[in-house]
Amino acid sequence: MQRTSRMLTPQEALDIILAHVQRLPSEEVGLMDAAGRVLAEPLYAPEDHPPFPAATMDGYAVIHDDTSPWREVIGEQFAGHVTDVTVTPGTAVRITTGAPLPAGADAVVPVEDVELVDDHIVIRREEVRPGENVRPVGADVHRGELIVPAGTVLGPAEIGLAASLGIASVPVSRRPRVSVLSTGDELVDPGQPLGPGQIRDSNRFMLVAALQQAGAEVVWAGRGPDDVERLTELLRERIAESDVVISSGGVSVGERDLISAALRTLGTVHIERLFMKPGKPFHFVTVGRTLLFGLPGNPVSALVGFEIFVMAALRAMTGQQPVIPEPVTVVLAHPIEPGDRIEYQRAIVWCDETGTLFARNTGPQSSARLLSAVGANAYLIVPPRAEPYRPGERLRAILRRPVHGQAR
Ligand SMILES: Nc1nc2c(c(=O)[nH]1)N[C@H]1C(S)=C(S)[C@@H](COP(=O)(O)OP(=O)(O)OC[C@H]3O[C@@H](n4cnc5c(N)ncnc54)[C@H](O)[C@@H]3O)O[C@H]1N2
Ligand code: MOO
Repeated sequence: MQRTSRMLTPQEALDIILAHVQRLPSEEVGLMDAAGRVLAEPLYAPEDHPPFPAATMDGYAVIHDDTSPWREVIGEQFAGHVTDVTVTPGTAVRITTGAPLPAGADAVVPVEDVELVDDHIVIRREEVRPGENVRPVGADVHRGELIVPAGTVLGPAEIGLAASLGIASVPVSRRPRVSVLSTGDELVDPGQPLGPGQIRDSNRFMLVAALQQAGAEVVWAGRGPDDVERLTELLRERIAESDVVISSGGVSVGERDLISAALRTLGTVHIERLFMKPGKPFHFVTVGRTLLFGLPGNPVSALVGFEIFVMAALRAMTGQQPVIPEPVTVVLAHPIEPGDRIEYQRAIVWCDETGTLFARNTGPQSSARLLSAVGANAYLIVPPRAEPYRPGERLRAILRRPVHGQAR
């Protein structure tokens, strides 16, 4: 069947998809299970940190303007142990890093600046400043301060900070439940012999890996049956159990493209084709709150469709910020021949010593060549135009991975 619907730009498609996303409910998880989860509500500090004035050096707690020529050492204060000694003029208390400053003292002189003679110390410098080598109460974090905004993906720093303030569990968005299926009679799994005309089902493993990395709960729904009624039935089952259903293959214009037919009977079709390469055939359908993405069968087209559109939906669903990563400006390192659609070329972006970002593509950009995505840290956005892009021209790129100081 020939489609007449206009091809949407990637930005138009993102706007439509995001307009149909609903936020997932939140749940409370312990800090040991919080890594990679998206914080559902802002975290505020329930207490001051440090909770007591603490020494930042190993040394002696003293009174800064004490004029005594030497101080008697009247006790020891270690981290975790509090003594009830009070520092008075002419005295000092031995103290370790992190230990609470004893009453009466207002500074810590490091051991390096002190001479210990029997049971007293002589400070080997002119002046001790008030508050020297002491972190006052709340110096790092004030009670009530915003410490982690909602929408943050929790990592080691956020989790460690929460623990330091006595927070034992955090509210996070529920993981998206996502079902994945592949379609195509030609597909066999790796590990099985290839018959004539058969190819391996790479999309299954690629999409499951992408979803695991995105923090989703993934269900492999199997290979779609080659009968439209049974395929519709399988999709209906998965829709009931899932926030998102993703298929690959069968969305182009052939008679065997059953997914299009099944999706049309199941829900509202919002997108069928994109003004984009790879990924021209791309279906976005909703059934109630569930989002369905019919990705193309070509492996690179499926990967790009996933990373640009499905990831945006998953981020919006969990409240992650930013929903759409801001592209960076890059300088082309070689000529590029534009296509007839907005092209997302797999590329390597690197940074020179002045901080300028450069880009080169990863070689042949066929939608079947997954090797073009291996090692690519960016999608280089190449708009169509009559003449080739020249080296030194500027384009925009979406980063998928960190940028290094040289092309790798
Ligand atoms: N007459 C036209 N033909 C095609 C058009 C078009 O506009 N007019 N669009 C082309 C574009 S662009 C793409 S992209 C593909 C996508 O087509 P489908 O989504 O229908 O995908 P299939 O035909 O099922 O498969 C395409 C290709 O990918 C291989 N494949 C499928 N599933 C998997 C999998 N799970 N793992 C690995 N490889 C897979 C399949 O064997 C085919 O080689 O359509 C163009 N055609
Ligand atoms: O758009 Mo297709 O995804 O070129 O190969």
